[in-house]
Amino acid sequence: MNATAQEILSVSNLTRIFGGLTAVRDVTMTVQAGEVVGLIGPNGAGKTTLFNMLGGSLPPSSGSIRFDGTDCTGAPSHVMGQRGVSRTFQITSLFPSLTALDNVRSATYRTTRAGWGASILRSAAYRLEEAELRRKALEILSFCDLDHRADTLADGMSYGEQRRLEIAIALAAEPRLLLLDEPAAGMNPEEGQRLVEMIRRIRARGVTVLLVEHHMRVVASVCDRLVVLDHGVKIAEGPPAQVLNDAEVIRVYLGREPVDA
Ligand SMILES: Nc1ncnc2c1ncn2[C@@H]1O[C@H](COP(=O)(O)OP(=O)(O)OP(=O)(O)O)[C@@H](O)[C@H]1O
Repeated sequence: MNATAQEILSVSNLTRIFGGLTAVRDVTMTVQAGEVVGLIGPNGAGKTTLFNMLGGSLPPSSGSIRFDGTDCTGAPSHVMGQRGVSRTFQITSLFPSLTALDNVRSATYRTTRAGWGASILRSAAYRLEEAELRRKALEILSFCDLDHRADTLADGMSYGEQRRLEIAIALAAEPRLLLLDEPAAGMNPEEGQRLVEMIRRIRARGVTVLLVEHHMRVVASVCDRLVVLDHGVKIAEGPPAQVLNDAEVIRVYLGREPVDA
């Protein structure tokens, strides 16, 4: 098997400087197609900054990002989205007064073919496509265990459901790489377990996943591999069992916060 052919994301010497602070320093890492990779590290380690660069919302100061063999360094988020990278955010980005179904449908529009003209005329092609988008949005809601909430307003849903809805919206863009920013934040253990099962199903669907997460139970049970940042520098990388027992990793976590949450 050719390892390079399997590489979906390749980050080389990525650096981001804010004024006098180097938030991400010379990070080199790869993600193979089909993997679930966890990006961990104490508060302020540079995880979100790295994610922002990967998702296209923050240009790197130096270094490069290749996605699926194409150089994407500095490409804006809509271009990353078109290339197949979708992300969720730490802070919820839902439309609170739209139903779960309409939240997902708003994201599926990016994949439509009928143009504006067809939508204004409400042509047969447009109506067919509308029906297809609705079917697809319902399928994604069902995939995320939210089909029973299709007609519920987003702000009437529980916190765990809202987080799953955000993932549903990201999936609606049909990504090949999904970036999840602290998907388990604020979840209780039952919701966390549900999330783990959902991430496994996302991988089985053929989507590669990179997640930033503080909940070590979630990270250890769902990730194939972990990358650890501290002060913007990659300090460890490998399977969860190995990384979570690494003396340096334990030291940076124990120095600032508990490893498990
Ligand atoms: N826009 C910005 N301007 C200046 N400094 C920033 C900016 N964004 C992040 N930083 C700084 O960069 C460093 C890394 O922050 P970042 O948010 O990437 O860390 P993190 O690992 O995601 O932390 P957390 O786990 O708390 O979310 C921090 O010192 C932070 O204060």
